[in-house]
Amino acid sequence: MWPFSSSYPESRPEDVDGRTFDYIVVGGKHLRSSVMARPSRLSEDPTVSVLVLEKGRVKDSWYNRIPLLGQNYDFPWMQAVSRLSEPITELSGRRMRLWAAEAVGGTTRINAMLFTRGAPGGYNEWAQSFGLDDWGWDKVEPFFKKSENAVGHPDAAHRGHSGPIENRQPGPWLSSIPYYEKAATAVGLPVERDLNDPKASAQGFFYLDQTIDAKSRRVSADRAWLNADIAIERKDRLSVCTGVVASRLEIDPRGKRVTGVHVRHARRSSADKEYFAKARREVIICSGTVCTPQLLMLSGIGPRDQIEPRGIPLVHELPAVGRNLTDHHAIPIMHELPLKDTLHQIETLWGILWHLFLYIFFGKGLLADSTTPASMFARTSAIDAQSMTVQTAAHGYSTMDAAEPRNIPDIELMLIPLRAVREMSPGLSLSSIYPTLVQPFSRGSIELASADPRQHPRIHYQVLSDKRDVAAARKAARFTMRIAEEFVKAGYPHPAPLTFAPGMDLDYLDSLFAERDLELGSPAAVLPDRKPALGVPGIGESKKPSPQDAAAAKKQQDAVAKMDWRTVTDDEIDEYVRRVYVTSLHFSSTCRMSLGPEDGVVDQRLRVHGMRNLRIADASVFPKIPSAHTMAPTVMVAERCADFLKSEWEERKEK
Ligand SMILES: Cc1cc2nc3c(=O)[nH]c(=O)nc-3n(C[C@H](O)[C@H](O)[C@H](O)COP(=O)(O)OP(=O)(O)OC[C@H]3O[C@@H](n4cnc5c(N)ncnc54)[C@H](O)[C@@H]3O)c2cc1C
Repeated sequence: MWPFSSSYPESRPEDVDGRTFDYIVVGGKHLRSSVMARPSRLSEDPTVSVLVLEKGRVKDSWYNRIPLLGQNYDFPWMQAVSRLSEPITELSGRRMRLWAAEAVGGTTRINAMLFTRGAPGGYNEWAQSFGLDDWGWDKVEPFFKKSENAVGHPDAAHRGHSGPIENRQPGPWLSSIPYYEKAATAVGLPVERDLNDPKASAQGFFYLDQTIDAKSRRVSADRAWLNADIAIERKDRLSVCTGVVASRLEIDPRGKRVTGVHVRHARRSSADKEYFAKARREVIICSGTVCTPQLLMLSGIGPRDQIEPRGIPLVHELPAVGRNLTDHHAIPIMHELPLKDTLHQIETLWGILWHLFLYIFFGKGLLADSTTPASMFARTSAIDAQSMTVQTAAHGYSTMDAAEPRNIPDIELMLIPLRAVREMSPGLSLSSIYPTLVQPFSRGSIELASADPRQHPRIHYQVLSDKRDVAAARKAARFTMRIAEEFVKAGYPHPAPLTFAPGMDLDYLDSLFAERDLELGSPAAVLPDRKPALGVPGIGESKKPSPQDAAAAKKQQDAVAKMDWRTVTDDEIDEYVRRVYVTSLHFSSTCRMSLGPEDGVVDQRLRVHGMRNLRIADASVFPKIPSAHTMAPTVMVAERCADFLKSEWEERKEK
């Protein structure tokens, strides 16, 4: 039993060089895991062998498993990487910093563990608007169920109860959360417990499921599908080769067949040798939204103008590789609450000791929870512009039926009881209402920066380049400010002034970023530098104000008065958004699914258009980003891919 379990059988590139495997899986974790974890599936055939190639390592640590601490992705031992985008014109040249994990288990090793499927209408839209009739809600729901064990909803027939991803709702532990619930109700949002219920309202206040087990430990994809027990049990037919980068696919250009994968050490070594593993049946790429199109282009699959200028032979022209980069974008809006109602309490010595005690002895408290216990979802077209309230019917139809594509929520207000952006933390105890555009129209792209597989590709990250996103951001910001007002009106027993919101003193805001590079994109982690107060004493602090503090406080009060949803102007919102807009780290769709090769990369069975034995199973294949956190939809895609593989190869055997 962990931490005393036997060590994980990780292979080195030398161990797999020249060997042949039935399936080679590059990166990711879900597919390879669902392929291997079910003896009743592919590995029913004892002769089936699988090679997993992964840039990162296993390195499963106790720290990583503690739900809240494991979200501190910028700690050096977390195996996280960040990639900077190109400068973004709409954000005055700022760059976005995109985080991901390079580890067995991928980004589920560091994420916030929120397990959300997204409104059924989103998948019905894939079927109806994109013609992907194999991906409507009725087709994808069984795979969501298959993947999970929804401990938090034991009697729900619409949930899965025997899958490997265990999820539950541990908290909420903070006394502020019920006041957000009341605020949501005041603007017309119903309160629901299960966002993953297809019959739940399209718009509402929801407590969120989190991938946490009965012992209050993070359930990452590797723990669910590819843990040490499984890896040891199957080590004769499963090789997990870590610390390697797949540098290119070997393709027989006539047959458009992948015959194997070239790999190198992920960190450049003095002997920079290339190794080669052969694929007998299929290669499945699960390298994520940024690295999957990179690997395709390095292998000569993609747009001609990306490949040939890098000296790479064009093997298969596919213009959509790397296009359609989509993400969820957030506007951090924060109010100041007492320390006891924010996660900042664990930044104090007593706070962390108390919560360690609760966690170790009872499996409870803030450490046993995600940063985001609850969220509100809404559709901006259903929010009345004057009153900022949600209309449950519009133009003669219900806006609450989640199966209807026209009702897909386009904003999510995440409740994150701490600073949403590290720089915006001048010693205050802050709680964020984090309005996020979850159906943006702006699209970016991934391009090759060089032929070196270890170099990050170029990320053209787009925000607000489509006017509909600008309109949605304005409404989302106003609506959030209205929620903050209702929070106070709901009887919250302390002052809760808006501190960071449109209408605020922009000089003050700029001063917080003054010493930083023109980049932003590190949404909150939990235990970083808590800066000394910048003249404005936080509510949770007993510091006696100096004359300078008093002057700053007066200035702040005047600014607070301007932060009113009724009077704030569009220009003020735009200026604020330009400064603080940030990624929610749900990037996707760079190899999206489509009926034909003109506007997409994979077909409905996740096969790369025009290639015979190459599939993709990660967040890059979403034809359109779901209005959900993207882990559960990615898991669903991987489950489907494993199912396609098994059924197709069984059919072939029968013939
Ligand atoms: C900080 C953070 C918090 C998040 N919180 C949530 C949340 O709470 N809920 C949610 O639903 N979603 C969340 N997400 C998003 C979610 O985790 C991702 O959408 C999801 O994990 C994407 O899965 P993927 O398989 O596409 O890619 P990844 O999980 O990124 O996996 C890609 C894997 O491929 C490997 N790889 C890449 N290139 C190569 C190569 N050439 N050779 C070998 N290996 C390679 C990488 O090392 C990595 O392990 C969060 C993301 C971040 C960054």
